[in-house]
Amino acid sequence: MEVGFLGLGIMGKAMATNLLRHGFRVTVWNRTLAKCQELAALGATVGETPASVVSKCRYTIAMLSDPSAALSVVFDKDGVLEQIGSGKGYVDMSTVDAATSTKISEAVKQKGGAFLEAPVSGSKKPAEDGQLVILAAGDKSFFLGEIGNGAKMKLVVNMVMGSMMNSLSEGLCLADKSGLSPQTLLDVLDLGAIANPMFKLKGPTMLQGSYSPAFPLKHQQKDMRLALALGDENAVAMPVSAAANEAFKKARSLGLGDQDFSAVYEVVKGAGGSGSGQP
Ligand SMILES: NC(=O)C1=CN([C@@H]2O[C@H](COP(=O)(O)OP(=O)(O)OC[C@H]3O[C@@H](n4cnc5c(N)ncnc54)[C@H](OP(=O)(O)O)[C@@H]3O)[C@@H](O)[C@H]2O)C=CC1
Ligand SMILES: O=CC(=O)O
Repeated sequence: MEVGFLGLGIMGKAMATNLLRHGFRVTVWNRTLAKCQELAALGATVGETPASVVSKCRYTIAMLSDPSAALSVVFDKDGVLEQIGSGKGYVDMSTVDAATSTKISEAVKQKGGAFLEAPVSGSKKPAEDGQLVILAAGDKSFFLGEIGNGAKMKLVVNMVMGSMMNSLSEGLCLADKSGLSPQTLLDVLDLGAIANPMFKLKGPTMLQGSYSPAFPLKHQQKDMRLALALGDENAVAMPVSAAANEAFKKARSLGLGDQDFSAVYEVVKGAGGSGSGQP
């Protein structure tokens, strides 16, 4: 079966590679077309536009940075909507808000196509290993119900994750400044009730000041922003998340947006980086 894949960033590249590895024929498209070459070398066909990919494939998957990218790939000229229709499915796995997902779903369905929102929990390594947790909702889905619920669940999860990352950063600083070994803190955390894969994976690299991006900080801040907007809509007070969002915003302003989201540790340490801070 021919599967289309739109968006070959950190996640999309790993996911499309896995499809190829598992015997699917894959047609890829990326806004920066040069990024398709690596997938072409693995056997993918390159489509010139999102529309041309959809015209060729029964199912097309998208993994794009944020709501504006997800909308642009569907609604702009040469976009998904020009070719989607009966017998074709579109699966958007980007992390967006429920309104974006609903808008795309309605447009796809109006043209006779099927739509699934399917944001993922995991990161670069789980994507490479085929171990992502998929939060699916939409046509023929029995998981989260109506369109929008997948997006909302993903935002709630990432809101918790962003707050935890700030809390870990503060803990590492506090340990250090109060004469304790931050590495020992990581070891102690890993033995107790709040042990978790994220602390275990990111803690040691944070102590090395190494922030090679698995999940870019600009995307974590986008998710905090969208989760806080969901909190506004539902009158849910989220002071911890709001404070965490401020730290991610500060990190972006210091040019850390393209680093891994664990680089928020630099802000908590009071060090910071340099650069434009543009997403
Ligand atoms: N990295 C992670 O750990 C995880 C990320 N996510 C979510 O997955 C999504 C992708 O993340 P990730 O792969 O890390 O991000 P990257 O920044 O590595 O990739 C973003 C992709 O979106 C494309 N893009 C951006 N703007 C536009 C636009 N206006 N039109 C068309 N394409 C556009 C980029 O194209 P170009 O190459 O041309 O810039 C690129 O292919 C995000 O929503 C993120 O929140 C979810 C779980 C984990
Ligand atoms: O969205 C990010 C993740 O790690 O999950």
